[in-house]
Amino acid sequence: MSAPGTVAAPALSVRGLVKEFPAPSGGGARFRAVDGLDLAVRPGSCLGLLGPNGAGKSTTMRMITGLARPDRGSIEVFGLDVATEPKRARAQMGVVPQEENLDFDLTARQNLEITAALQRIPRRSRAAAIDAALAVAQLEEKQKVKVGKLSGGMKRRLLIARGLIHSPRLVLLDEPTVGLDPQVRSELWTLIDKLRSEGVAVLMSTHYIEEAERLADDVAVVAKGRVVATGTPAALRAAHVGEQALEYYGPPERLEAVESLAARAGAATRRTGPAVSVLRAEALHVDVREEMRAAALGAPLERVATLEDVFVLLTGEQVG
Ligand SMILES: Nc1ncnc2c1ncn2[C@@H]1O[C@H](COP(=O)(O)OP(=O)(O)OP(=O)(O)O)[C@@H](O)[C@H]1O
Repeated sequence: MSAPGTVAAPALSVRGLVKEFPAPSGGGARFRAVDGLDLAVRPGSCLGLLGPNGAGKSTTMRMITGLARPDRGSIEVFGLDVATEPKRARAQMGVVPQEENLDFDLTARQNLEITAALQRIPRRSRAAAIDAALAVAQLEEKQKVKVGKLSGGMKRRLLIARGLIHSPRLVLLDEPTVGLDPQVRSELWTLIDKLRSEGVAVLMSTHYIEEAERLADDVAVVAKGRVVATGTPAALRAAHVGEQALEYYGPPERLEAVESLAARAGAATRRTGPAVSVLRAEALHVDVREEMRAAALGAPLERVATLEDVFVLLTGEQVG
């Protein structure tokens, strides 16, 4: 709790973050995987870091958790500078990595016992901390099962339990549901949503639009190492793609004709597989709609504009 009249520090504040690597072309050249990235996570909220593969999300996560050192920029967790106060800053953070780096020969509980010791949780409160983490992850009944025998979804829940063992106020989730089937994914969404409703701040990287849309209060769209847009999903839609999209189907030359009519009318378009979508269609003059219909030789499908439209428009990438 902050004192009356004071402004609470953001759960996470990232400013001007830069990370360079040797360029794949070699010859001593370097490229910027993260290129002046800014982020802010409000206490108790979930920020979704949404970007295509290679956008720099994992590298950013690694710098926040101290696994990689930034070339430039600052990272503060509840006002604590990660560079100058790494221990205190890290104590506020729970980290849930993408890869399953659990010990498969030990039970779920034994894995958590190791983490509790590493996190220096006092011996007398370890059992209670482990019980609480198992309860959040709904793994009480599986605590004596060897990790190698758990399903993919259970392993992922155990990773989350492990990240929560020291009751952090900020949790970092790197692609929390990648590779899981839809039912398991939705179980994890319920778990993450519960965390947030209990006041834990969450930074979650994902390349699943639906995941960002369902869980994130704010979304930061990342492309080529930079945040290209940030806001609530609704604000991002309003700012970039409007309310309605018209989807035209037809042979390539017809779609190109629709695209040039849209360009002339100042409307953005995106390709969706075999179709072209004209965005912010609610603003199109009725005559332009008629010309497009004639060019496409048929009526379009009318649909609501989505966060996926924003993502494709801003990153130039199809949804993976
Ligand atoms: N240690 C490294 N050495 C060289 N290049 C790296 C290293 N780590 C990441 N990169 C490169 O930096 C860029 C950003 O990678 P990063 O993994 O951060 O992206 P991402 O958005 O997390 O994508 P993904 O979802 O595929 O993990 C990529 O081009 C990647 O190949």
